[in-house]
Amino acid sequence: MNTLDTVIVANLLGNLRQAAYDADHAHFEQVMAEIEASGEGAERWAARLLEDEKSGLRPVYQGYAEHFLSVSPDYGRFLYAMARAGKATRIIEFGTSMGISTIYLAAALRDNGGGTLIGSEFEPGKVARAREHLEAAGLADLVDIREGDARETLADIQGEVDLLLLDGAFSLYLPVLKLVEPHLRPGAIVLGENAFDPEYRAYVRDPGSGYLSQTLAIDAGRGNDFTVRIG
Ligand SMILES: C[S@@+](CC[C@H](N)C(=O)[O-])C[C@H]1O[C@@H](n2cnc3c(N)ncnc32)[C@H](O)[C@@H]1O
Repeated sequence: MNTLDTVIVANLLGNLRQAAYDADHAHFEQVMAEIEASGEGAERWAARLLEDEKSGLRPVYQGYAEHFLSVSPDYGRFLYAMARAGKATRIIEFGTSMGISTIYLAAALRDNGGGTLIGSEFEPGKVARAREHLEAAGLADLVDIREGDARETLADIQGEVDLLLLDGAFSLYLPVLKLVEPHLRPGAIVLGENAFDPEYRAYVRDPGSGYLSQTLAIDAGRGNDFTVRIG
């Protein structure tokens, strides 16, 4: 059984992809042009975004209120496969946006026999749209999208966590990981999409940290990280 390949979910994801392209492509082209013109590379661009976030997180993301900023189809299918491989029934998502990554992960929960995904998003308009999309996918019963700052909304998650997706503000990957860490079961998977923060990367790569971590080749250059809890 693969819920991703049902007509309803496949068509919805196709429509959302198009909507994401329409909303985001001009912005992404501008970012790519800036990176190329500066000659600094994506790492330097990410370092600047990290600095911007530190001087005012909300304004940065309010500026993206109409943008999807979603995972690629390849990465989405990877999310689905990871959640299936880990037989996940409890998933946490930092950064839900319009719910595209959420659909991939909730589809895996459905095919694993059920479970719960707790999502987090601080833009109210995005929360409403993500809920609509999960409803349209027939997956809303598996998802609890919490509106507000993840540092507060994910403070109460109870129980074990099988998979954590970090895809929110770049500068908060480490604080959010530390919030969820006590709940990660041995073998839990932590995926950092755009894990550019050197402090986060140093933490999960420290041999004494209780994690094994490496860079992923999917969407190379986007700072994608795979980490597994071993301690
Ligand atoms: C890259 S997008 C997420 C994309 C989504 N995972 C997908 O693939 O469809 C990041 C989102 O995180 C949200 N965000 C950033 N920092 C947050 C925080 N501290 N708490 C809740 N949401 C946050 C932003 O508003 C933005 O919508």
